[in-house]
Amino acid sequence: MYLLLDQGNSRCKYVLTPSLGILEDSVSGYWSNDDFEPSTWKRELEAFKDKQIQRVCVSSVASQERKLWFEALCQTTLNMTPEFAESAEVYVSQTLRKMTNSYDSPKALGVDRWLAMIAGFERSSEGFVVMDAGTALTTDWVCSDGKHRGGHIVAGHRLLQQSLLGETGGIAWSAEHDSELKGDLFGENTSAAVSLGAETMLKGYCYQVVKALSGQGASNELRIYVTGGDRELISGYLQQAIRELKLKHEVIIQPNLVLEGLSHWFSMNN
Ligand SMILES: Nc1ncnc2c1ncn2[C@@H]1O[C@H](COP(=O)(O)OP(=O)(O)O)[C@@H](O)[C@H]1O
Ligand SMILES: CC(C)(COP(=O)(O)O)[C@@H](O)C(=O)NCCC(=O)O
Ligand SMILES: [K+]
Repeated sequence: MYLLLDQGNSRCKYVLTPSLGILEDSVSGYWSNDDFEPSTWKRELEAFKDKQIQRVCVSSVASQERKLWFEALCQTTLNMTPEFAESAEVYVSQTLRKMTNSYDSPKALGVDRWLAMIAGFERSSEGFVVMDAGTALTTDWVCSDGKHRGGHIVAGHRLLQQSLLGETGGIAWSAEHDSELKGDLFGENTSAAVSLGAETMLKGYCYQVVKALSGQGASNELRIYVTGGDRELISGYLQQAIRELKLKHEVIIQPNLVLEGLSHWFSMNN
């Protein structure tokens, strides 16, 4: 069995798969990484002990220090050395098409973004966009010739709200008065003002992305792959924008694009 791990800032997602490449017959799950808790990681890894793991393949956006910690944990619990994927200049697909990274320093592109793009590239022979609605909301555009045209990194739904609660004293204090969200379009208490504000920002962001892509000569029938914990929310905003702008883009929701890309990456790069 191959154990594939997507270590994000909020959660660690995994799949157990008998083979690399297209994920079939795989078992998936996740654990929380909100307040990094070493004992949780130890317990979760120990649960894979009897699964006959032959390789541990990892996408991690954590610090180098945390990666070394994980490597040591993997060695003590599973007696395995994990293999970390890295963003590269080029990815050659299963059908030998090439996708190129737009960054001058290719490794600086978040590996989760690179892997989600790989999943999109393997799924589509046309140009496409990938949005990963996790802790951060990232958007990446890849043209039909396989060229990555760059992307965005914005705060995700929960981070937008947490940053306000964390960075101001007044908002956190006022929010303590709220037992429920009150308001529809505009908040009638602090919690609702922050939450509806975050939703409006993301809705506006989605609208602008869809609009900007049309102005940039991208096809009017682009596939937009959406993954990450807030994929349903973001997909709804994208679909609304597509309707309002009378475009024909197709929104495709996929729960595990990063893990899918990870599976392709290790299949093509040993
Ligand atoms: N049970 C949950 N735990 C954590 N985040 C959740 C949960 N359900 C939905 N979310 C949303 O999903 C986002 C995290 O998505 P995820 O793809 O796991 O992120 P990351 O890859 O950054 O760890 C959070 O910012 C939050 O808005
Ligand atoms: C933008 C990210 C923090 C997203 O992380 P996530 O929301 O998946 O936890 C990650 O892709 C990252 O650390 N990127 C490095 C910077 C870059 O991609 O340019
Ligand atoms: K993300």
